[in-house]
Amino acid sequence: MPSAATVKKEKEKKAKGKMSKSAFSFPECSKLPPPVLPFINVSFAYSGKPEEYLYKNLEFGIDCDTRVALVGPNGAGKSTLLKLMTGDLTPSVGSVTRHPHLSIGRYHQHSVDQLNEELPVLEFFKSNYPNTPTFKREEDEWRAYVGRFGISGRLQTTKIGMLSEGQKSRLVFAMMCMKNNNLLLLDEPTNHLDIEAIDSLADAINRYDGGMVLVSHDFRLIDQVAKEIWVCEDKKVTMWKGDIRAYKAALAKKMGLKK
Ligand SMILES: Nc1ncnc2c1ncn2[C@@H]1O[C@H](COP(=O)(O)OP(=O)(O)OP(=O)(O)O)[C@@H](O)[C@H]1O
Repeated sequence: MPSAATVKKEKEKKAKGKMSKSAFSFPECSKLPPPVLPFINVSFAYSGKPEEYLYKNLEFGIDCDTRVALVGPNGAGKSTLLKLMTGDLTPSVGSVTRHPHLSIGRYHQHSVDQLNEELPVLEFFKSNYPNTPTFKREEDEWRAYVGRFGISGRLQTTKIGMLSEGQKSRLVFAMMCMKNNNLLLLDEPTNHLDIEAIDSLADAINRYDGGMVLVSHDFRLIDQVAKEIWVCEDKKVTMWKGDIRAYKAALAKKMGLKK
């Protein structure tokens, strides 16, 4: 039984609409055998012109064991690489193929546009997922479900348009977790999240059994979830040999901040 102090703490958290660690999970997914998302001799320019290639001759594969953080200078093409993975962009040369059973869960800065700002939170989920087979999705179940993402109490009956950007981000994660995705592509997922929500996200990623590609400037999150660091720079994607802290130190050295 939880102690009185724990119950009090949980109540306080609930009132603030915070997520606690291990609050939510990405649902189980089937592990697809490789190749899941191979890049074969991929070159890409938005204009299609070889002299403007953002990437040249990329060869790598993403699969259900991938836990990668993409780093690199601003404008190097990290978001572009994610769009090539999803098929939003097609290579100028070469191919990116997706396993026929691949289901991708995406988070990016425009993900909140899927939310209907006019609807209160619970109404939005009930209308968006009317026939979810896993459970009946009665009112109480929806309340408990969105509560796990730190949207509790009165927030649940508040119109989505009235919520903060951080609260909307949490709803996007609640939507992502409605699907059994085998790969997560996360583009700056922490921009509007507080530290507790970031830790909760890190914990959920670490318990998830699919693949993940993360673009983030949040080195703390990268440190928690990435097994590999890939550097996007000079039209290439190369694997960094150390951890994210070593990368950060190398960057600082390059910028003359550290000897
Ligand atoms: N739709 C587009 N049409 C033309 N050029 C684009 C388009 N989208 C992005 N770019 C350009 O492509 C380059 C790579 O952009 P991208 O957003 O992929 O970089 P990034 O590494 O994710 O940057 P950041 O770290 O600043 O978010 C940039 O020079 C950007 O201006």
